[in-house]
Amino acid sequence: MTTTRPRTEPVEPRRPGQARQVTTDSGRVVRISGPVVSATDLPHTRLFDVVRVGIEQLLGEVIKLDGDLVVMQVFEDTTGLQVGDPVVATGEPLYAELGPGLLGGILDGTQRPLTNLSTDGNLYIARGADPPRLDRDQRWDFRPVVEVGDRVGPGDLLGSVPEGRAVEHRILVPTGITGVVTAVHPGPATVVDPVVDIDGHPVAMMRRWPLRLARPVANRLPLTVPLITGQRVLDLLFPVARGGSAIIPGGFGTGKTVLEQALAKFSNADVVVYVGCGERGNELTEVLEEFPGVTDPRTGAPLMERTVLIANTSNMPVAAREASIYSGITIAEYYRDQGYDVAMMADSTSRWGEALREVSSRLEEMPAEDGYPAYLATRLAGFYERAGAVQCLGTPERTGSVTIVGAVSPAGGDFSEPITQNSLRLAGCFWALDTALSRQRHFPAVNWLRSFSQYGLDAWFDREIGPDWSPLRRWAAAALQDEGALQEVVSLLGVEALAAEQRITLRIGQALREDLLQQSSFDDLDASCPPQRLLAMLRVVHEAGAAMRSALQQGVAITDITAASVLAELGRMRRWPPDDIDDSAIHLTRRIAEEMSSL
Ligand SMILES: Nc1ncnc2c1ncn2[C@@H]1O[C@H](COP(=O)(O)OP(=O)(O)OP(=O)(O)O)[C@@H](O)[C@H]1O
Repeated sequence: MTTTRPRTEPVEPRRPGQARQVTTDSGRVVRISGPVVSATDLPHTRLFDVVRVGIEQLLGEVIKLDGDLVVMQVFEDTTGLQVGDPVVATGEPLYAELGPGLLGGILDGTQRPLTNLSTDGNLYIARGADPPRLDRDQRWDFRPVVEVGDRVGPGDLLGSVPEGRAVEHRILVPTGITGVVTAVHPGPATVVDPVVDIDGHPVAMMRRWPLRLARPVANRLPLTVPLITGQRVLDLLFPVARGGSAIIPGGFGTGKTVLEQALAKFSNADVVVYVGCGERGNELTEVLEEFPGVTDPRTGAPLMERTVLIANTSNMPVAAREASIYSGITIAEYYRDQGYDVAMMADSTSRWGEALREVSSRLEEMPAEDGYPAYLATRLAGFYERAGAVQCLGTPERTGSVTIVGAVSPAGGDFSEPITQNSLRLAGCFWALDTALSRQRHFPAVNWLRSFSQYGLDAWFDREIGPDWSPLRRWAAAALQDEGALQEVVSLLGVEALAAEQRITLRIGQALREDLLQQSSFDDLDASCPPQRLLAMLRVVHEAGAAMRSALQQGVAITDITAASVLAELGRMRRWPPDDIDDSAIHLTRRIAEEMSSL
């Protein structure tokens, strides 16, 4: 066994174009304004260096250099901090520790493991605590795929360890290392033990990566495959691509959190990173209590085995909230690089924006729209641009993706505010939640007339699910649009003002809304709907429309057609037994046709 310190971190430059050079500095606090603290006597400190502030060594990060003054945001509560207290700069930016053991983790915004769940529903971590981000004691069974003499470069697969039942954790050559394998150490190892030597240098499983830097890839790929969400309204009308991004704007209580959680549970991602950002402690406690008991519908293993939870509740310091989405996206990219499809949920990006606003105002920066800093749009872009489908670096060839779904909570449901507007420009899907729909208990309250998807995924659905997917999708979208227009007439003049043909359109619209788009997240059988089932349901509604029109042509009275009792059966499509979808659909279609022709 070698005694050389294992190479646990990438040897990539500290910042692009600069050689790594770590200099620690010690200074003194001169000003404290909430989470923003200024210090002097830190001559070697650079922007985004990590600092430890005060006697309790609170974790912080340099965000501004102003002459001799070094301004930092502190990720922990600064109560009790005094002018004159010591500040130590570490000379390094904020890093994520990446390696086996991330999945199943419950972390704070700076990736510190959170284990204390208090009785009042809040999460705590001791101030100044600086535990290792990855467990240093747990041993993982390293299974190498390289042999001595192999030549390897960045991103090449060295071996893997089983991480839970759902994911094989692939250990890759760190960025910046190219050489020949000179030793291989199979078997149990901690994340810092050497598992392979490259040119005589030990390489461990753990990597460190600066949070604010996107991880490198070989190529970005076009977005052609959907992330199946299991939510009918989304998969049918506004599908998101794997590697794409979506935002869920919605007023208070419109169902953002329930939808984000449904996506975390049921979307067909390999790995889920869920960032609870600035939400109420009890909402996150629900997640923390519920997720460990949920079974992953794809693997049968506990959902947590493919999930990382990052929690920054509203009672936690705002600066850590700002860091939390970078911790989340860095972990997401790390699994993407292994060849996995990762979904990252951020709930809510508005709270993240508010953290930016608070820090900016304490820096006394010139406020832009609604008090947000002028760099809000750039920061949001920097986040959403880290979504993508990619060809990963290294061999064997593999692809991976990170899909981002960000909830937005505009005050008063006003979508014209800056976070919604800036996010709208960046995201490929806009899933607008509607207060009126949520009041009517129509869930998910996605407004089908205001929402959109920019991803062209029809070809995939037609090929993989059924060739009639895209024609039926267009038919449903048009029918909903037509029904919306007719509803306006009805609200002014009453239903009798409509022609019989239009009243059929109204009835079809109702079936689409109530029997197809509505889906309760709390109904075990219906919480998630595979696309095959969705297509079967859609075909039945389409056929029901055709049967109604043909009855009308036969001279049946419109009131008899729309009141036909068999139409109530459409509401029971969501109860079809999962292994009997096709037969149930054929049976119901036949019954509707028979009843309509017997009228
Ligand atoms: N898909 C759904 N199925 C069934 N009920 C739902 C669904 N979505 C939302 N609800 C109902 O709406 C309530 C509010 O949802 P949720 O907490 O997700 O709203 P929110 O938009 O996140 O609220 P806030 O603005 O407080 O963050 C839920 O408690 C639930 O009763």
